[in-house]
Amino acid sequence: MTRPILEAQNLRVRYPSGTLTDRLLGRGPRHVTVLPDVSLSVEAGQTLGLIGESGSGKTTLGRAAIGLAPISGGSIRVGDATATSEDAPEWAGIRRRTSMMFQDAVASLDPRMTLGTSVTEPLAIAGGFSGNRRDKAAELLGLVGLSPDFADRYPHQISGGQARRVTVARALALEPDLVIADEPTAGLDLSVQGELLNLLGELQSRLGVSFLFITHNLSVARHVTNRIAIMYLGRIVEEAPTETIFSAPEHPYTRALIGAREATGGGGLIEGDVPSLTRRPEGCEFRTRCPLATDLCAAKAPALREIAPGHTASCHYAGQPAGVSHPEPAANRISP
Ligand SMILES: Nc1ncnc2c1ncn2[C@@H]1O[C@H](COP(=O)(O)OP(=O)(O)OP(=O)(O)O)[C@@H](O)[C@H]1O
Repeated sequence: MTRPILEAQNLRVRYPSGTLTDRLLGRGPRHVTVLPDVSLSVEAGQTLGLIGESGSGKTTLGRAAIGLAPISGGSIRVGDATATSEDAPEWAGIRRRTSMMFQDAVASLDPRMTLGTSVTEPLAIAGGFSGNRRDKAAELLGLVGLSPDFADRYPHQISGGQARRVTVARALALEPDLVIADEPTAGLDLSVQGELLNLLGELQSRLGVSFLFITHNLSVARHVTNRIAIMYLGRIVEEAPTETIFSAPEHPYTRALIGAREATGGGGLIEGDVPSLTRRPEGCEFRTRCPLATDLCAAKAPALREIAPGHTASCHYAGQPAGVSHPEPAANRISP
């Protein structure tokens, strides 16, 4: 297999916590660690889905991959460039090969700029483009199925689905190897969602671009991803080929997400409250919501381990042969 296009290794991201006064007076924790220790990779020409509930750290990981989050440990490698801190000089090289589609497509387009100017802006910022910018705008818009006359329109003159296509065109302007797509279908009608997902698939076949596809919606992820990584409280708790995630999920959190999807048809909610990032449960961090949690889960954090080739999970009971009965769940599982 070729080398992955993106590799995060033991990545740690934390933000200052509380107000400035709290920090000056030493009240409460000084930092909130959003990503304690994440390792993940995206293979060239493939799509990795990053799934988890709101607040699990998906966007933070996407932003960290292009140097837009405070990295306090570990590394990000894209191609031959490896960055180990937010101000590393390697980000320039990484950003040339990587682009990000931010969550709110319409808001990410400058309302005062024509769409033609917006889609070609990355070329102007990067410098070195000597071609005709109008022709390039028409080419990029054509790539996403929009006619050249869209180049003269403004963001308020187009629909949500068209705005999403424009952000795809803009993300492809510098011919990146990797696109980080943060909830690209959020807020779109189902039919428009389908069109956009098909477009991303076609572009991948034509251009060989890789995607880190961030979503809380498992149904959407099932359509477009080769592999899925499930994130809980900023940690990857399970990762496997997409079909395995649906046919043989091993982590109780993945199973709960799939159950919620079946109940609601998309990104349904699962039972229980997400613990605070500043008061993580001892032992397994999912145990406060896990119907199968035992005393072992309270006593010891499970390591993320390979339970089958290409399939990892962090649950003490993952990967047990069929027929092995589960120990009695602990009665007090809800108290962290
Ligand atoms: N700049 C910041 N300063 C402090 N905390 C932050 C900052 N950005 C994110 N966080 C916190 O990090 C945690 C993870 O947020 P993040 O946006 O990465 O999650 P997410 O899984 O992408 O959620 P969503 O699906 O709602 O976008 C949240 O608790 C959030 O409040």
